[in-house]
Amino acid sequence: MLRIAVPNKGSLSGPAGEMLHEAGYQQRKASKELVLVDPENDVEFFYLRPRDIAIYVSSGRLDIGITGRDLLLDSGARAEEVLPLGFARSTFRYAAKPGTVSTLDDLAGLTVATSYEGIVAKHLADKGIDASVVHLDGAVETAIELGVAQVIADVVETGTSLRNAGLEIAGEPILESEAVVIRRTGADPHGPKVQQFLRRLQGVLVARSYVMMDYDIRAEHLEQAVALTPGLESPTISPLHDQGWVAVRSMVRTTEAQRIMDDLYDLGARAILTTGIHACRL
Ligand SMILES: Nc1ncnc2c1ncn2[C@@H]1O[C@H](COP(=O)(O)OP(=O)(O)OP(=O)(O)O)[C@@H](O)[C@H]1O
Ligand SMILES: O=P(O)(O)OC[C@H]1O[C@H](OP(=O)(O)OP(=O)(O)O)[C@H](O)[C@@H]1O
Ligand SMILES: [Mg+2]
Repeated sequence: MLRIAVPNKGSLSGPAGEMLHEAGYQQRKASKELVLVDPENDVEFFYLRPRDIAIYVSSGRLDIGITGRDLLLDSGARAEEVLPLGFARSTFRYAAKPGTVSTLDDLAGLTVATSYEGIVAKHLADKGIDASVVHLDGAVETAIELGVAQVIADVVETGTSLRNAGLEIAGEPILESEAVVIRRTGADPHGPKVQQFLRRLQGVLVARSYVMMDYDIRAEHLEQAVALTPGLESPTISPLHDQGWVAVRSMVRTTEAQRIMDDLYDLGARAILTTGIHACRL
C-alpha cells in the first residue's frame, strides 16, 4: 500500500485535499482525522504538520508527501521534489522598515527574524553576509515593531501582511515556492504505484489548465486554423457531410481559449465550442 503524507493544516491543507479528491482518492471527512486508508486505491494517507512532512518522507517510512518547496528546503531533509502542483504559490523575501535595508549587504550586523531558519542561514552564508538569525514560530512581521529584529524573512504572497505591518520588501526574492510532491532522495523513481499516483495528479493539473475546443472550418483554411490550435500532439480532423468543411478537435490552454476563439472566428470558423476536461491521462 502506498503511504502518502498530506498537510493537516495551513495554506497547503485545503488545496492538497481537493487535488487528491479530484484525482479519485478518498479524503478525510473531519479535520481531526490523522490517518485514512483508501483500500480501493491501495493507498494510506497520513495527515501531518506541513513542516514535518519532508522529515517523514526522508526517513523512508512514507513513500511520498505533499509539502511546500520552501518547507522542503528549510528542513534540510534528504528528500527531493518530483512534481510541482501549482497551488500555495509564494515568494520568500527579506523585509524591513522603509529606508533601512536597500541591498543584501545592508543586512550585515543586523538580526533577521524568521520561521525558516534553515533557508535564511544558508542564504546568508552563501552570500557571505554576517547577520544573526532569530527563530520565531509565526507572525514574524511584528518582530521589528517589538525590537526583536531589524529585518524579517518570510513568505510573501499578496504583500498585505507586510503593508499592514508598515514594512517593505528588501532585495530580490530568496526563492519562489509552491506546493510540490516529494520523495526520499535516491528512492526508486520507477515504482509502479508511485508512477500511477503521479500520473493521476498530472491528470488533474492538465484538466485544470486545458479545455477541449471543437469547431468547424472550411477545408481551405484548415492549416491556418490548426496553427492556432496545434493541441498537445496533433488535432483530430473529421470530415463533415458538406465536403467543403471539416470539424477540428484540439486541447487548448484555458487562459488562451477566448483569444483563440476570436482568432478562429475571424478565420471563418463556426460552431466553436469549448468544454471542460474532468480528468485525463496524457
Ligand atoms: N499567504 C500564503 N499564500 C500562499 N502560500 C502560503 C501563504 N502562507 C503560507 N504559504 C505556504 O504554505 C506553506 C506553509 O504552510 P504552514 O501550514 O506551515 O503555514 P501557513 O499556511 O502559514 O499556516 P499556519 O501559519 O496557520 O500554520 C509554505 O509552503 C508557504 O509558502
Ligand atoms: O503576503 P500575504 O498575502 O499577506 O501572505 C503572507 C503571509 O501569510 C502567512 O502568514 P499566516 O497568516 O499563515 O501567519 P503566520 O505568520 O503565523 O504563519 C505568511 O507567514 C505571511 O505572514
Ligand atoms: Mg503561516
